[in-house]
Amino acid sequence: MLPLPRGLYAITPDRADTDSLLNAVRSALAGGIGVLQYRNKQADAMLRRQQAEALLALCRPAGVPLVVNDDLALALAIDADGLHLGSEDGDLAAARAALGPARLLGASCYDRIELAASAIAAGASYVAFGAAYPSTTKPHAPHAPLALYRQAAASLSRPVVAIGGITVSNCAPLLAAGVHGVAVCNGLFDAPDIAARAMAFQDVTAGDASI
Ligand SMILES: Cc1ncc(COP(=O)(O)OP(=O)(O)O)c(N)n1
Ligand SMILES: Cc1nc(C(=O)O)sc1CCOP(=O)(O)O
Ligand SMILES: [Mg+2]
Repeated sequence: MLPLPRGLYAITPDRADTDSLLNAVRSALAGGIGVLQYRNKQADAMLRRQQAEALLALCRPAGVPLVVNDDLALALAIDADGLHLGSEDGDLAAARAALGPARLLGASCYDRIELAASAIAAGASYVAFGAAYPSTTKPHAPHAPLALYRQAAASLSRPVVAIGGITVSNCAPLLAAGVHGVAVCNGLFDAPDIAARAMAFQDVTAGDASI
């Protein structure tokens, strides 16, 4: 199974302008990211296919795995490196069967550690908990307290990812709690200098021995 790279797990913002999206991701790749997730909750299927293919063409030569959010068929159609599913996005075991044993399969567990064991048993290669902090991208996400990350990192057999409202200045406690990576959207892509912001995240995550 493809191991989840350490460091910054970047999540794309919803952008209808594909050139703008690609330029932002080029900058993030230049600064250094461990994983890219293509997430677009507003685009239609055609635009999502176009954007996902274009992002894969950037990520693959850079050696950065591309994870598709929500859409198993799209992940398979473009030969993405992985898929991320939330509780409403389809069956994890069926997704693992379709993806094969190697690709990344992420599962959202929100603020509920009891979801993680069944997700891992179904084939998840990592589990994500959130929101760690208030998120402008997902304002209604439940809050996942620091103690949950500590418990998850100490007890689960797969990498734990934190998500939600994460910035360079607030991610250290999550890393110290033992998370494998931090998933970030606006904290990265809202930066005036995305490459510099990615480098700053990598410096913080690289500086933490626990990941
Ligand atoms: C790494 C990571 N963690 C959590 C999520 C959230 O997934 P989900 O609950 O399905 O919500 P949407 O992102 O689909 O709105 C994620 N996408 N990535
Ligand atoms: C997509 C997503 N899922 C969350 C969860 O808690 O499951 S929080 C979130 C938003 C992440 O974006 P930002 O880094 O801008 O807060
Ligand atoms: Mg989803």
